[in-house]
Amino acid sequence: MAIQKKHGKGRLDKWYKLAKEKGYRARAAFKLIQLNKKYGFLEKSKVLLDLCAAPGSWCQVAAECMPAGSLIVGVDLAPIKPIPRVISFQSDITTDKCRSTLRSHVKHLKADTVLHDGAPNVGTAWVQDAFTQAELVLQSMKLATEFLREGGTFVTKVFRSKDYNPLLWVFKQLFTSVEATKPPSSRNVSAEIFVVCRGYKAPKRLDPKFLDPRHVFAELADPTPNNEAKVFEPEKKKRKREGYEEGDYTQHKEISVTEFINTTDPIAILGTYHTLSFQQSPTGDLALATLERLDETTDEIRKCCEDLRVLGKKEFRSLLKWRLKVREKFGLVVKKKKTQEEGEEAAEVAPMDEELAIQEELQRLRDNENSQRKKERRKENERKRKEIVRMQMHMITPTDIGMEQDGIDGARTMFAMKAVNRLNAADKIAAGKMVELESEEESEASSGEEETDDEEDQLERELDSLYETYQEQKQDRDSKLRAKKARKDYEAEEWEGFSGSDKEEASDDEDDDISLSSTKLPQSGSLSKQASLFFDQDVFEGLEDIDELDDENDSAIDMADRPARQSAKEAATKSKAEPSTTEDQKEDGWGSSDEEVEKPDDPRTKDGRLDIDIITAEAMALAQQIATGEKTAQDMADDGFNKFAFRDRDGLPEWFLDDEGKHSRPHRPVTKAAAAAIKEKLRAINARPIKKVREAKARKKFKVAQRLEKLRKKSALLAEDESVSEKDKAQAIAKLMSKAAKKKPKQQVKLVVAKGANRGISGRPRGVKGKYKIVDSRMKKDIRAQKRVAKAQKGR
Ligand SMILES: C[S@@+](CC[C@H](N)C(=O)[O-])C[C@H]1O[C@@H](n2cnc3c(N)ncnc32)[C@H](O)[C@@H]1O
Repeated sequence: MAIQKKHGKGRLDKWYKLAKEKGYRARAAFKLIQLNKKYGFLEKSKVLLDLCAAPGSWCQVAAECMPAGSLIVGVDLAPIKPIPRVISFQSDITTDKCRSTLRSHVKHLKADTVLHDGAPNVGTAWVQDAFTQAELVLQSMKLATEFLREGGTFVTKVFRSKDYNPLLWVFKQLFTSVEATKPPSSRNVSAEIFVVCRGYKAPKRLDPKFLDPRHVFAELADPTPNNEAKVFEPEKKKRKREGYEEGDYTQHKEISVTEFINTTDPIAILGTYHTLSFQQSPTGDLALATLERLDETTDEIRKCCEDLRVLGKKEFRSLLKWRLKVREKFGLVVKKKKTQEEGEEAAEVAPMDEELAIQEELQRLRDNENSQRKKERRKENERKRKEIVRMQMHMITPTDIGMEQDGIDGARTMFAMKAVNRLNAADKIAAGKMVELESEEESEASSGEEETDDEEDQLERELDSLYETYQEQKQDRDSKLRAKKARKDYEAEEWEGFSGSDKEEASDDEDDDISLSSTKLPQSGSLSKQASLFFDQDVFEGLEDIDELDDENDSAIDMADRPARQSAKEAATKSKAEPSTTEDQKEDGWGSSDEEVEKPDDPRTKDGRLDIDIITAEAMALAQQIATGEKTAQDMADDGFNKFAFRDRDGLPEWFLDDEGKHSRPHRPVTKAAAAAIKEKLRAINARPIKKVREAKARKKFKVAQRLEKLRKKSALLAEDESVSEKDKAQAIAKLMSKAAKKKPKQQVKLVVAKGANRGISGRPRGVKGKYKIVDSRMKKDIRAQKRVAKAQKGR
C-alpha cells in the first residue's frame, strides 16, 4: 500500500491532479464516483439532496450521472458557485430555515438520495463549531428522514470515533441495508469512512430519541477511558455527554492516598481523581499514619496530592516515584529475581511475616543507601570526565576548577593524574581517546544498580512514551508548535562553532571520544599565566605534535567563540520563535510582514554569515552595548561561558529538554532604550502592508508613472510643433491632462442565466461580448431580492 503523506504537498496527490484535469472542484468528487460505482444509486435517482455541498464537486458528479431533468439541490454554510443543472443555496443544515428552503425547492417531491459529506468548520468562530461531526451526521440523518422516499438512499461521511457505533445502530434501525466503506480516493491517514444506507424504511412514526444527539451518543459510553490523556491534559474538559456516573453527582473526586499506593493502575487514579486525600478514616488507617511519617512524604508531595488537576508532567512523575518508594517500604513489591531454572523474572507481592519483613526492610534500606552512594560516585566521575574534556578543549584551566587548592598532583585533584596514569590514560589521551575514569568496581556497581532501577526505568520509559504521544497529538492540533519543532529540527542540523574538519571533532565529542588533533598545544610564548600553568602538567609531556599551529589556534578561537555564538544564536532563535506580536499576528493572518513570512529557510546571507535580525530587547541591549564600546567581542565570548552554555543533553528525556529550553536560560539585562527601540521596530513591522497589497500599490504606481511618461512625451512633441499656435498647444495639453485624469468606466459584467440554450454550456455563451458570468435563475432572483431588501432598509 502506498504511503500517503499527511502534510502540505502530500495532499496534492493523484486524485487532486485528476480532479483538476476533469474540472471537478474538489478531489472529493472521486469518493462519490467510487461509491456510486459500487452501489449505483445516482443513475436511479431523480431527486437528490446534497447536504454540506461546497465547493460542489459531489453536485457536479450527481449532475453528470443522474438522468436528464433530475432535481439536484445542494446546500452548505459556504457559498457554492453556480453549477449547471444544480440548485444551490447557502444555509446551515442544522437550522429550520435550511429545512424550509429545502422544502421550497423540492416542493411535494421526495428525494431518492440524500448525500452528506459534512465536516464541522473547526477553527473558525462559527457557532457550528459546537457541533461535532457525529452530531452533524445525525442532523443530516434528521433531514434525510424528512425528505427521503421509502427505499431511498442516504450516504454519509462518518469519522471513526466513539460515536461511530451509536450512529451505525441508528442507521440500522431506519434502513434495510447499511454498509460502511472507504473509497480508494479517501486518504488512508484520514479517519473518515462512508456509510451507505439503502432501503429507507420510512416509518410512520419515528421516535425523536433516534435523532437526538444527547440520547444517541449517551447510549454507549466509552468502555476504556483514556486516563493517560487525562493525566497529561488535565485542563481539557470533555463534554459530559454521559452525564454523571451512577450515584456520583459531585464534581470533585477524592480518593485516599493509601488506595493510590495500593492500586495496580496509578495512572487511572491520577487521570480520574482531583485529590489524593491524607484524611484519616473514622476507624483509623494504620497505613495512612505510617505514610504520613515517612521521609519520602515531603511537603511537595502533599501539595501535589491536594490538586491533581493542576499538576504537570514533572509532578506526576514525582508522585509515581513516591508511590514506588512507599510500596517498596511497605513490602508491596518484591524485587524482581531471576529464577535460575527458567531465567525468567518472578515478581510479586507477598504478605510477609513480621520478622522477615523487618529484615527485608533493613536490607532494602541498606541497598538503597548503597545505590545512592554509587550513584553519587558515578555522578562525580562523570563530572570529572567532562572537566577533563573541557580542559583538553582549552575551555577551562586548572585554576578554574580548583586544582590549585588541592595541588596538581594531590590525591583529590580534580584532574586526577594518578588515576589517569594508573589506567594508562595519558597515553590514550595522547592517542586521541577519552578515558572513562570509572573503575571496574564502579562499573560493576552501576550494572547492579541498573537492575535495582529497572522498575523506575520502566516507569520513565512509559512516561516518556506517553509524553511523546501527548506532544504529537498537541502538534497535530497546533500549527504553531509544528512550526516551532520544524525550526528546532533545522537548527539542530546546523552547527556554527566549528569549521570544516572541526565538524568531525564535534561528532566525536558526542561519543566522548575527543581527538587531540585539533587541540594541539599553543605556542608557549603566547600563553597566559593560567594557560601555561595548565600546559605544564605531566600529561602534556612528550606530546610533540605541535605543528600546524595556525590551524590549532583557529580551532581554539572557534572553541572560544562557540558558546558566544551559540548564545547569540539562541537569542536569535528565541527572538524568531517568540516575537510575541509579529509571530502571533502571522498566525492570526493579520498584519503579517511578508518579508518574514517569505524568507527562505536558510537564515544566512550570501557571504555565509548568519542573517540575524535584532528583534528582541535583549539582543538590542547587547547590540547597543557593543556599539557604544561598553562590551567587546571578548566580553561576549566570556559571557558565553555560563552554566547554561554547556548543558548535557545526552540521555535526557525530550520533555525535560523542552522545559529546560523554555525556562533555564540566561536572563540578560534589558535597557529601557533597547525595549523602546524594539517596540518601535515591531510597530513599524506591523504597520507594513501585506505583500499582496504592496504589490498592488506598486503596480498602480507603475501604471501611473507609465501614463505620466506617455503624457510627457506627447506634450513635448506638441510643444515642439511649430505649426500649432501656443493657445492651441495649451488647449491640447490641457485636454490630454483631463483625459488622463478621467477614470475609465469599469467594464460591466453581463449576467447570463443558465437556462434554455445556455443550460449546461461550457465557455462563452453565444452572442455575449465582454465580461460575463453564468448564473442560475434562482441566484438572480435571490440577488435581486437581497438588493430590494437592502434598498428598503436604507429607505427606512
Ligand atoms: C468536505 S466539505 C464537502 C465537500 C463536498 N462534498 C464537495 O464534494 O465539494 C465539508 C463541508 O461541510 C460544510 N459544513 C460544515 N458544517 C455545516 C453546517 N452546519 N451546515 C452546512 N454545511 C456545513 C462546510 O462548509 C464544508 O464546505
